This record gives sequence, C-alpha cells and structure tokens, in this order.
Amino acid sequence: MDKITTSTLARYKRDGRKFAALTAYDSSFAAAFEAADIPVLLIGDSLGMVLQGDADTLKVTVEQIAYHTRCVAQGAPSALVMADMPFMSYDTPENAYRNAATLMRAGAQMVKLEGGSWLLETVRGLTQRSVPVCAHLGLTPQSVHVFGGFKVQGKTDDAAMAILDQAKQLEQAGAAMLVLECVPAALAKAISQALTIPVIGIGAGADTDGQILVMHDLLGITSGYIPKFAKNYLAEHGSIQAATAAFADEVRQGQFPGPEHSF
Ligand SMILES: Nc1nc(=O)c2c([nH]1)NC[C@@H]1CN(c3ccc(C(=O)N[C@@H](CCC(=O)O)C(=O)O)cc3)CN21
Ligand SMILES: CC(C)C(=O)C(=O)O
Ligand SMILES: [Mg+2]
Repeated sequence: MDKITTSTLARYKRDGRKFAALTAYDSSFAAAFEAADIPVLLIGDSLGMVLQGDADTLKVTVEQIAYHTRCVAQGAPSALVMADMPFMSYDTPENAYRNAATLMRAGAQMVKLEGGSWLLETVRGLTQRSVPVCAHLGLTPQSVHVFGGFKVQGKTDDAAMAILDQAKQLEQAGAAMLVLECVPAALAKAISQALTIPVIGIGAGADTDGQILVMHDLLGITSGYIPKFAKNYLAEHGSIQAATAAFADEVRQGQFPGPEHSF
C-alpha cells in the first residue's frame, strides 16, 4: 500500500470509492489491518472502554493515546494513523496545540476532536500549525453525561439542521475529515453530499464516504452491551485476517452497513 494521506481519501471521495477504517491500539493488529487494506487506523479513546474496562471514555489521558499511537504507527507504516484527543485535552486552543503535538510526535498523521461550533478556532489554529484535523459530530462519547447516555443524535429537524450547519462550519475552518456517529442515515447522507471532505460514519447508515468500527466489535469480543451498528465478522469468516478483509470488502461494495445496523 502507498502511504495513505488526507489527499488519498479526498480522491477516494471524488471517485466515489468507499473505504473502511478500524480502531487499532497495538502494532500486531495494526499490521494485520494494514495487510487487509484498511487505509485508516484510529487510536480511539474507546480504549478506555475496550482495553481498560471503564463505562465511558473520560479517564483516558494524552499519554495513553500517545503510547498506543506509537504502537500502531510501528505496525502500520502505510495507513493513515489518526489519534483521538482525549476528554479536556483541547479545552482551549493552546492546550489543543500542545497535546496535538504530543500525539503527532508519537506517530499520528491526524488528530480527531469531538465537537462543533465551539471548536472552530481550535480547528483553524491546528490546521494553520500543520496538524490535520478530523472533526467528530453526532454522538460524541465524551459528552455522554450531557446527553444522558449513548443516544442517537440529530433525530429532530432542528437537531439535524444544527449538525449539518456545524459540519459545514468545521469544513470551512479547515477540518480535513469528519466522523459522524449515531445519526439518522438520511442526515448522514445529506452531510456527506454537502461536504467536499470525506465523511466516515459509525451508526450513520450506508451513504457516508467511509465506515469505521471499533475492532473489538468486528471480532465479536465486546463485553457488555453491543451497539446496534456493530457487526461480528469473525463469526462468519473464521480468522481475524479474513474477517478484516471481509469488512473492508463489504464497505467498498456498499454492503455494510445494512438497514439493521443503521438508525
Ligand atoms: N465497543 C465499543 N464500540 C463502540 O462503537 C464504541 C465504544 N466501544 N466505546 C466508545 C464509543 C461509545 N460508543 C457507543 C456506545 C453505545 C452506543 C449505544 O448503545 N447506542 C444505542 C443507541 C440507542 C438509541 O437509539 O438512542 C444502540 O442501540 O446502538 C452507541 C455508541 C461508540 N464507541
Ligand atoms: C468510535 C470511534 C469513531 C472513536 O472515536 C473511538 O473509537 O474512540
Ligand atoms: Mg473516540
């Protein structure tokens, strides 16, 4: 695989070529995912839940994400390595710059931040300072205690309009990619069509430019409640390599997610 960059993904979008992404936290899985042609690997703050066993993502630190980013970057030299900025690590633009630098030095090529209008100056400032930014809207898990649970967002017309509007503002501010989590499929389709930058969905229907899953959900080893959008590919495909390749293929073909995985 040639090195994947934000320009590669922008070209995929222009060409109408859908792509898969996975979370990864260590070099061995990262290498396996890269070998299965997964172009984007996210060191997600979901690691607080799937690695550390917490009920939310809020305890995760910049140092922990940096450590796992180093591990993933070692295993996947060609994938686009994207690191989540943890809860409160980007509460001010200055803190965002400092903490993003730590993650970029650990091996990330892009950082992801949860939020909309309040982040515009931070997104502009990071981009001007040479840090590519992926925005994240919809169900932003760091806001779980504001939302009162992991709940689908953008269900009313007003809420949907607010998310679409913020997506446009974030693109205008320089965001190079957008993750949309747990929103109605029709809203995700409208946002993907309204933006030039690639939109990656999770629980956002089949009409985004890319799809991402937490790797544990793909392998069916998530403990506790399994989100509706998760699909266990290991059960059907017998090996981690085959499961990952099947996920990548189903995304490219537009077969995943089906209506049973969408809101
Ligand atoms: N294993 C795992 N998979 C994930 O996708 C994931 C994590 N962990 N941890 C971090 C966040 C938290 N996420 C979650 C967690 C739960 C739901 C969930 O229970 N959603 C309900 C929606 C309920 C409604 O209709 O409002 C669902 O039925 O899927 C969604 C996203 C996504 N991320
Ligand atoms: C679910 C994805 C988008 C994420 O942010 C994470 O894994 O932390
Ligand atoms: Mg995250």
